[in-house]
Amino acid sequence: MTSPAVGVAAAVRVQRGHFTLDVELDVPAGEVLAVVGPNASGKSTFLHVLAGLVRPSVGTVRVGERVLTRRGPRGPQLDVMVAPEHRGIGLLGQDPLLFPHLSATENVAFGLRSAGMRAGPARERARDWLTRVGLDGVGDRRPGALSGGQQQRVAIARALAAEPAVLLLDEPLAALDATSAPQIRQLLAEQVRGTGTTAVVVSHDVLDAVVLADHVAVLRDGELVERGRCVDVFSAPRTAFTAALVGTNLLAGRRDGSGVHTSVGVLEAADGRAAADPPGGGPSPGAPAGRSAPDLPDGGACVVRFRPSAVELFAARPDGPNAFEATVRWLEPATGGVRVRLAGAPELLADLEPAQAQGDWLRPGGRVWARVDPAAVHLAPAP
Ligand SMILES: Nc1ncnc2c1ncn2[C@@H]1O[C@H](COP(=O)(O)OP(=O)(O)OP(=O)(O)O)[C@@H](O)[C@H]1O
Repeated sequence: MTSPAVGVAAAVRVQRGHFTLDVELDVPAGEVLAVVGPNASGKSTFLHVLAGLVRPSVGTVRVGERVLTRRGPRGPQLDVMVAPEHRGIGLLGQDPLLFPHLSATENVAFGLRSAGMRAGPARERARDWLTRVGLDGVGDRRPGALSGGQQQRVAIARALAAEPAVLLLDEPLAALDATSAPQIRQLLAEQVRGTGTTAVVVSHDVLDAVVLADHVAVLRDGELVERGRCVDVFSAPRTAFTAALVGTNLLAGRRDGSGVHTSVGVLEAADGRAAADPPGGGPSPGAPAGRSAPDLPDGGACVVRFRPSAVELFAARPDGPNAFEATVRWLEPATGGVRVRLAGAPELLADLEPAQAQGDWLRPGGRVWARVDPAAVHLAPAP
């Protein structure tokens, strides 16, 4: 990109019928934020507020120093609502939305022409961009003669050729098949990073966040429930949604002197190693079972996290702490073994080696005993 990257700062409240979105988020210049969350949590609404397609009830959207949206509360400053086409914001969704009667090159050049570039330079830049996205030689083809993945490459070229200050990606890979999606994800990551474009990506796929984003924000019912660098949030999730996204177990708990009370019983967290996690990291070595954590008081709500590989399953009650009875929902393949889903709210996961999963004691609908190694039980304050 030719101009220096700028950051995005948004603090908005949006009322849509009974739904309220209330978030404050920023994205540093040149970095990528992934917004994830369950259905109807407000992800698209947030993106549309940034794009200028939805007007907040109150709040501000800034890109760099420029105010794009400003609404109440009533004060001396006038409301601002810059039209979507004048925001310098690009939008790439799951549908490439190409003009069917224009060639790939003309589709990419169209946006540049609309922004005032002369025909010759616009076509030249369009050709360069088609090369960058791996479409050398197909510039003369119309969208109907391109595969879905190729069409999305054209859409990426069109979005980035315009050098947007901010790029919004709304489920950009959702419509692609299993072969194209990883290639396009990689291409997007390379091009967004290569151009230093500030971006916000909404996705249901954790891989999109991991590959594309530096930061992740988790929305639930219109509120921000987790926020941080991807590496921190995904390694120590604090909400059921994020835990399910990354495939780890998470239970709500309440801690007292006897242990942590959860839906599967009272769980023990071993000395030291199961101490409350410091913000953004693993357990604090050497700290006594969470007691040193100032934000995890006795009687306080907490979340209990353990990896599926820390759960053992038995046909009969095993010795030792942290054993509980559960019903097998189903078995599925997992890397190097078998993943067992245990019924419950939330569902728990156990990863077994193939030899441990032999025998008819382990079948869907059957009752089994589970045991979690206390050393693998991590506690964190409830979000
Ligand atoms: N135009 C609208 N008018 C009224 N309510 C709306 C409108 N658009 C969305 N909503 C409501 O706002 C809430 C948030 O919707 P939004 O599409 O932002 O969620 P989302 O997290 O993007 O969901 P999904 O993952 O299903 O796409 C929902 O309850 C939805 O019904």
